[in-house]
Amino acid sequence: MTRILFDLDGTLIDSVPDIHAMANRLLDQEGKPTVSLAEVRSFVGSGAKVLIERLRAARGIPDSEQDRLHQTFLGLYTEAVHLTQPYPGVIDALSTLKATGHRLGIATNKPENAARAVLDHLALMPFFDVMIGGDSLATHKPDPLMLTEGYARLGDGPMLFVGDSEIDAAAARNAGVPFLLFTEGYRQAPAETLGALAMFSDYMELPRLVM
Ligand SMILES: O=C(O)COP(=O)(O)O
Ligand SMILES: [Mg+2]
Repeated sequence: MTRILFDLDGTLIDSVPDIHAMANRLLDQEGKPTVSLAEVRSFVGSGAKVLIERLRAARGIPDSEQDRLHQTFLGLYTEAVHLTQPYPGVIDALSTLKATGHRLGIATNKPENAARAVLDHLALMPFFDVMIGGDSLATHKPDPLMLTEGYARLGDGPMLFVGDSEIDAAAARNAGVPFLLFTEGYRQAPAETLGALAMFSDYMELPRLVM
């Protein structure tokens, strides 16, 4: 049976509408103009700290405000669940994989609390035996530690990493793990450049790619 780790934002769930709402709530509190959904989508992938750095750069907020805004955002992040949906077919695909005996986990750069909050809200948590967030370990993706630790916690067997972005592709490469690319997430580079073993745009295709 295969050990499958999944990225979260842009892979299993379309979470940018909630992240966008929280980013704009933060900018509003700071008296700054809001940002577009597309801008926020391009800021997601490397965790909350980098998201805030990119948000500050977009709105000319100085470095000295980083820690305060990052902490405020972490407080808002666990509420970022109401507009988020799994991508079509995710629940069926996870059910099929789990029923087949594969072991599933999450390796997301999202802070662990925020990831748990959204997975609980969507009733997705029971599918996963492992949850590693961007702040759970000493490093996060593209460093391979989240993946090597995640697979160790899932036991034995072949490994697969499923993600949507350049960061995920790099983490898989750094960990020496085959990578499946979901093409409908927040990637910015052309899909063909990411070195994926296979790519898919519809979750109906995923179980077949694993078996
Ligand atoms: O929170 C982020 O920036 C990205 O999260 P992800 O690793 O689940 O895509
Ligand atoms: Mg992602």
